[in-house]
Amino acid sequence: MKTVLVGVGQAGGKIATALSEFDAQMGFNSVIDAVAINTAKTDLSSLPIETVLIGQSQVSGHGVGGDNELGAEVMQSDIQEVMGTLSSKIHANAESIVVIAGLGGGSGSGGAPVLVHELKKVYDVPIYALGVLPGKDEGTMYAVNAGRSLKTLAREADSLMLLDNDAWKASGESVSEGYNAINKNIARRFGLLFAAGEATEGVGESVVDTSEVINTLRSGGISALGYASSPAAEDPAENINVVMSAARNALLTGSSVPGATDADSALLVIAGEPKRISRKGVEKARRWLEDETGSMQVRGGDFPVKSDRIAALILLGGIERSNRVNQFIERARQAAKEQKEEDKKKVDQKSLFQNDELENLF
Ligand SMILES: Nc1nc2c(ncn2[C@@H]2O[C@H](COP(=O)(O)OP(=O)(O)OP(=O)(O)O)[C@@H](O)[C@H]2O)c(=O)[nH]1
Repeated sequence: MKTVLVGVGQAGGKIATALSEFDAQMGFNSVIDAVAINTAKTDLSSLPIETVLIGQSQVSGHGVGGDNELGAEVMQSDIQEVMGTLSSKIHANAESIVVIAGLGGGSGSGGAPVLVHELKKVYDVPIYALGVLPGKDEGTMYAVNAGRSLKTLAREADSLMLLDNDAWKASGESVSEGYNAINKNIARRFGLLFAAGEATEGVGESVVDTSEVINTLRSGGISALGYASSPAAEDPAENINVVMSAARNALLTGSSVPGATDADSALLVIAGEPKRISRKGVEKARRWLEDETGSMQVRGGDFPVKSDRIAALILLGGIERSNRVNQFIERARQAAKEQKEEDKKKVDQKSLFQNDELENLF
């Protein structure tokens, strides 16, 4: 899927960079170009991709400090400049545009939904969002921001590909220590998804096509991506369980939204050397995926790559009724309530000083 990446905010810019570097390193050529947009000048200066600084008149290049309403406002006021830069990158060969953002902050969380809305008005290709949910150890503000942004992005984008920041970090690392590792994991997994259908190592009837990715995401709403790999034998007859266990691990332990298995649609991509891939294993894994997701729309295909491993990539479309997403929405709702109570307390404390019963000294 030939894609233009647009990172908004700090996390968005870093992830867009990691994805375009992975794509170049692998020689996939599925990333056409990548652009980073932010309100913070210093976050942009270290990025090797084209950048656009927005909100200069409002925040003078210093970021919006987690205020996602302000993030949305500055994106809206500078939208002409942003769309102008993007129009020089989005050529006729683009098959999708992916807007990437951390949902817990201000610039990305607020700016990404506004940008997706504008892009949808202008372009016919699907506009996807790749949104990063804050980790559990991040504060109330992050959860509130992410809840509002998630809701709006799921409405505006053709699909919101969701990633929980706790999903792909190595154990023992705090979220901030692990950003680089997480970004590399995101780049590898989503990079493979974008490249599925761009496969160069041979074409056969079982090879996955870009249209399968687009059709799986067509149900809209929220989507998730799972990935896992296992060492494979040379003889495909020995790889029935290898394919099966890669698929199981991709869904049950390697998902970008852990615990989300109920879905409207699914795509199972098996990556590996064609001569090692067991057809029986693929059929078995597809049937298993139908049972696990409760979806009758399970697509599949191979992604031929030179490797002594077999990997499974599972894309789930329409996961919003799954428990994990509902749990997050509940947490965001609770956090919004706590934030309102906290704000009310501050107002009450301020009004103590305006109390007439307590006279000023002079
Ligand atoms: N995966 C990942 N998440 C990140 C990274 N940097 C920040 N985050 C997460 O993204 C959220 C914060 O978003 P940022 O992108 O830092 O904020 P911003 O959009 O630049 O907004 P402001 O800083 O408020 O202007 C938090 O939930 C962080 O955990 C990163 O490099 N990788």
